[in-house]
Amino acid sequence: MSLKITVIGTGYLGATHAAAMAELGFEVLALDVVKEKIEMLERGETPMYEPGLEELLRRHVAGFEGSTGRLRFTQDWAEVGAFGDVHFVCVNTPQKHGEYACDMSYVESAIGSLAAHLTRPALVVGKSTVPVGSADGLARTIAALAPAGADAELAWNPEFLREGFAVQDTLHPDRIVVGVRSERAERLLREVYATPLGEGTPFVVTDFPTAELVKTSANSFLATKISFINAMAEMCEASGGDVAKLAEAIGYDDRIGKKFLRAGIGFGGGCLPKDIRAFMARAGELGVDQALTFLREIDSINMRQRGQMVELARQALGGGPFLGRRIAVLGATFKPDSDDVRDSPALNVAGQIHLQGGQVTVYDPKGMDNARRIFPTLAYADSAREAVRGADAVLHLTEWREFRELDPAALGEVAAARLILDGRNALDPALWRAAGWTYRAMGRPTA
Ligand SMILES: NC(=O)C1=CN([C@@H]2O[C@H](COP(=O)(O)OP(=O)(O)OC[C@H]3O[C@@H](n4cnc5c(N)ncnc54)[C@H](O)[C@@H]3O)[C@@H](O)[C@H]2O)C=CC1
Ligand SMILES: O=C(O)[C@H]1O[C@H](OP(=O)(O)OP(=O)(O)OC[C@H]2O[C@@H](n3ccc(=O)[nH]c3=O)[C@H](O)[C@@H]2O)[C@H](O)[C@@H](O)[C@@H]1O
Repeated sequence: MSLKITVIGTGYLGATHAAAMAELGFEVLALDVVKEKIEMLERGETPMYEPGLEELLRRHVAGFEGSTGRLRFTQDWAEVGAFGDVHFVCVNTPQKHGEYACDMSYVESAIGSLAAHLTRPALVVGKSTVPVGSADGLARTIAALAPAGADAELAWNPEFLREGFAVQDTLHPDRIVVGVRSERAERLLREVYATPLGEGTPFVVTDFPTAELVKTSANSFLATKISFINAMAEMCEASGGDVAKLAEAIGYDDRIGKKFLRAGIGFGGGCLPKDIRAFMARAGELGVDQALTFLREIDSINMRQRGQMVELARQALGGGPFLGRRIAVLGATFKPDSDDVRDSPALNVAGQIHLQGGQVTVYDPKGMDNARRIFPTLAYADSAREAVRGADAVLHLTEWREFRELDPAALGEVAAARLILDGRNALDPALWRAAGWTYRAMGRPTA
């Protein structure tokens, strides 16, 4: 008989994981504490924008033509406990307010609620990103609370999906990492991740702390690559070099690789920034803070990029205050193909200029609702063209395809001045310059 799966927390990670598990053929029951999310998902609507997720959902939620009906939703912990053989915990682990450390309260609450309802043999699988050492404590919570006793146990299975590619990354991961304490846990996870998902995919079996560390070290490495190239951008800026050419040239070395070397306003989102900070905080708690002091520099280079974009805009506008200047901002989300504005560098830059008196108008293909919620005082336009109308400068801050495909000549007709600042090094400078625009980007020569 096929395993029955539950997913706790239906955000970016959990909703995708639940739909993907149904796609693999499992019966899936997903729970969230937010009623509106559950109601949306039951209607086949995703609470967030993620390419391909709605289609996947509707293939498996009952009520849609040809759907398998394998994916259901609930808010009832007892139903979850009675249903699942394997429970994936996908709740949020944000940065604590006013601290670097990770806020574990959502994971602790979810695992506490779940454990109390584990009335039959079950494997609880943590997928949230947590500080090393967390799984050990959570295993003790399960042992203390689960009515099933020793038949309920914990495993840790970190997730590496990228927003914007969540469905693809979940169905075709480049590796699966599991931290386990028993052969049974390993066997169950091998069964979950058997073909087609697991075919040819490296399956790394390890202990709890290594599994937890794999996740935070992977994100730290990615953050380091981005801050490295942004430091090189500053060197290029100071010396007249071109960071895009530099990235291409060093990237031909396989040991370095071309990916994650796009200089610009830096990394944001609900993961990289908070994960490197939580990692530093944990190092401190373990008494080895010096091991990760380099991450402080990675973080500070990253945060500096946002301010440098603001200064680039100021200089390009002739220096002095932004007061009375009209600025169009293209992009609000932390990356393209997502509606996620958590710690978005684009909104941060827009907000800084707004707070310095600039008249900022923002347009984003999918992030407008979320942006309005967290930054209600900015002005918003319904299209790139409307945002650019009458602007003294255009800031390209999230590299949506829609922006790469803009016609610079047509846009030039509505702008007050043809000044484009590319905060993502993603537009074609030659194209914009040919249409009469002054093109500026971080770490690239002026002409
Ligand atoms: N978003 C991403 O691309 C990835 C996220 N992660 C990690 O996955 C975890 C979740 O991240 P997201 O999905 O982005 O967060 P999210 O905030 O989008 O989703 C978390 C969900 O958990 C729910 N929740 C909170 N407490 C709960 C509880 N006690 N019981 C049941 N549900 C509860 C929330 O209502 C929310 O819907 C985090 O640890 C994150 O670091 C890992 C890889 C990728
Ligand atoms: O732990 C997580 O949640 C996830 O965090 C990141 O995924 P994600 O946050 O979706 O986005 P990325 O594609 O990593 O981009 C992060 C930020 O870095 C920026 N970035 C990326 C690449 C680059 O070359 N330059 C650059 O500035 C992006 O614009 C974005 O703001 C990791 O890539 C995932 O593997 C991981 O699972």
